[in-house]
Amino acid sequence: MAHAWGYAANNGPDKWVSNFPIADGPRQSPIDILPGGASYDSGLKPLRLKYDPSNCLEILNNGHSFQVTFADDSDSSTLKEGPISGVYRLKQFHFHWGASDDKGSEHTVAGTKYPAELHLVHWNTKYPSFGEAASKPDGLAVVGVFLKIGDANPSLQKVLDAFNDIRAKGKQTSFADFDPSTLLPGCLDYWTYDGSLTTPPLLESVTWIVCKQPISVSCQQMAKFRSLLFSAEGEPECCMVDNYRPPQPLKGRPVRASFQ
Ligand SMILES: NS(=O)(=O)c1ccc2c(c1)[C@H]1CCC[C@H]1[C@@H](c1ccc(O)cc1Cl)N2
Ligand SMILES: [Zn+2]
Repeated sequence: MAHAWGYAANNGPDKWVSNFPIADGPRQSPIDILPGGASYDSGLKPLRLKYDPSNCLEILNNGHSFQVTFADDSDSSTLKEGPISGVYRLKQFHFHWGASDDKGSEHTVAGTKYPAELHLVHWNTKYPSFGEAASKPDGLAVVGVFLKIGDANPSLQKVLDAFNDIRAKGKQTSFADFDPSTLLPGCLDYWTYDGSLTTPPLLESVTWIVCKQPISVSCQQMAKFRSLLFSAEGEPECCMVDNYRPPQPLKGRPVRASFQ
């Protein structure tokens, strides 16, 4: 593919396999979660999330989404227990969303699409760095949280208020003292399965942990997501919307539930 990957007709999810053959691999993400097909596992522990707001560094428009990046040189912002063993450090969080409220999430639940999905990306500290971990089958753990249209979300608004400085691809600005646990739902029941990054390089290194309970987002807040651009300054403006990969074949993988 002469041009970089994206979400347009000429470089979107259906075209990724030409440069990233793993797109047709055995453990690709996202998936359509069928609650009736998930098996309750009483051995699954509650998620143990500890985040330090002082680790929050900056917010960046990377041309595919926007991400909030965290200092990951210590164990002060971590994910433990749940379906994983060991200590995983928070690296960044980002979102995927649609051009309208009827689509946007990557995972779906019995075919239901949410308007957006939050991904909190953690890497296994048994490896020396995120980059090393990203290529290992147990290297990453991503917590996914659905966004559902409802009341305005005050915690999310703090993130959206930074958007004026990162409207175009490549723009970044400092973003300090943000506690990502304020973006988590009250109930941390989850589904878990072995999967991959949902964007190129589509590495099959992710333990997915998808929360059953969504968080709220208002229509006006969704409109703010859609004010970002895929394009860089000086390029023809292209709104950042529909930056989601559709569900991929389960290929026999078990999906476990932490709840009955
Ligand atoms: N949707 S997702 O949660 O499955 C997800 C999670 C983490 C990452 C990705 C997608 C992609 C997004 C752009 C880069 C790539 C990856 C990465 C970043 C920097 C690197 O040096 C290497 C890699 Cl692999 N980070
Ligand atoms: Zn993601």
